[in-house]
Amino acid sequence: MSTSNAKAPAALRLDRLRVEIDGHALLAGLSLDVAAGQVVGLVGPNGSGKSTALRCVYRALRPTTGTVRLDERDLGALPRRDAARRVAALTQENGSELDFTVREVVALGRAPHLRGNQALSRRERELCERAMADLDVTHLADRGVLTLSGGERQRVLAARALTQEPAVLLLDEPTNHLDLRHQIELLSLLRRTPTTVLVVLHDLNLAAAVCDRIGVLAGGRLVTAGPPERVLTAELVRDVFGVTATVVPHPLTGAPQLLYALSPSTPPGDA
Ligand SMILES: Nc1ncnc2c1ncn2[C@@H]1O[C@H](COP(=O)(O)OP(=O)(O)OP(=O)(O)O)[C@@H](O)[C@H]1O
Repeated sequence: MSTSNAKAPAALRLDRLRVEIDGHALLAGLSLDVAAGQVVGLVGPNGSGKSTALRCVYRALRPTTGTVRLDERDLGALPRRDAARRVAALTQENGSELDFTVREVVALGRAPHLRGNQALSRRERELCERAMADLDVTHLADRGVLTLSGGERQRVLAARALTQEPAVLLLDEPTNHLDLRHQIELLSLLRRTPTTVLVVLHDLNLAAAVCDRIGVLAGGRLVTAGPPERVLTAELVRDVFGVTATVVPHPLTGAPQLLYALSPSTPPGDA
């Protein structure tokens, strides 16, 4: 979002994160650096630990061992309110059962910055309006969030996260429910937003388009991390996802793009 008063992005470091539940390791020593202002993607098969990693960063989960560092400071040791100001998360858990209006939900992004019943300043109100415009939800401002479609609601929650002006923005499958145009617009916005971004994506082509670096998880471990063109190879996709892909450079941007073919169907009678 193009606001001159945005908070400075922070460097994020996941340092040897291990998460064990009932003796089972969900994360088995995950280390990953996200430089200030970078967009880093986390990809990997279902159950590989991507959401668990994000949950450790937004403190829904305390790692069994290891630390999350924000500008070298242990995030787990920060007062909860300070952490809430600096880290915003758009996750699959962002439920809002209350029938607030869209404008009210977006304004909630400022809550960690306010004291008590303090009203929003003019700058903060403008910030909310700009976030709603950026996410194309201005026309929904007075609607109750419970009446929205899945994609509209996802865009409202993204606007709320941006309104927070976080130093680090975490997103878990943010393109879920979004139509093609809004997927592209949201990811373009992430690139322009002056914050550090760690984003879980299933679509490897979108990850290649938006990310400075990509970390690949499998079985709670980092398989590799680096720029998309180095990480997203046919071998990696075969080894980690068990899928045959052809990798071609995007004709305009040069970013790797993966082409897939469905398995040939068995002709009737050959089964
Ligand atoms: N509270 C829990 N208790 C036990 N197992 C859990 C718990 N939370 C997550 N898991 C398991 O940990 C593993 C990692 O889950 P996680 O949600 O991090 O995967 P993911 O990579 O985000 O998957 P997906 O792509 O399906 O969203 C999965 O096998 C999941 O079933």
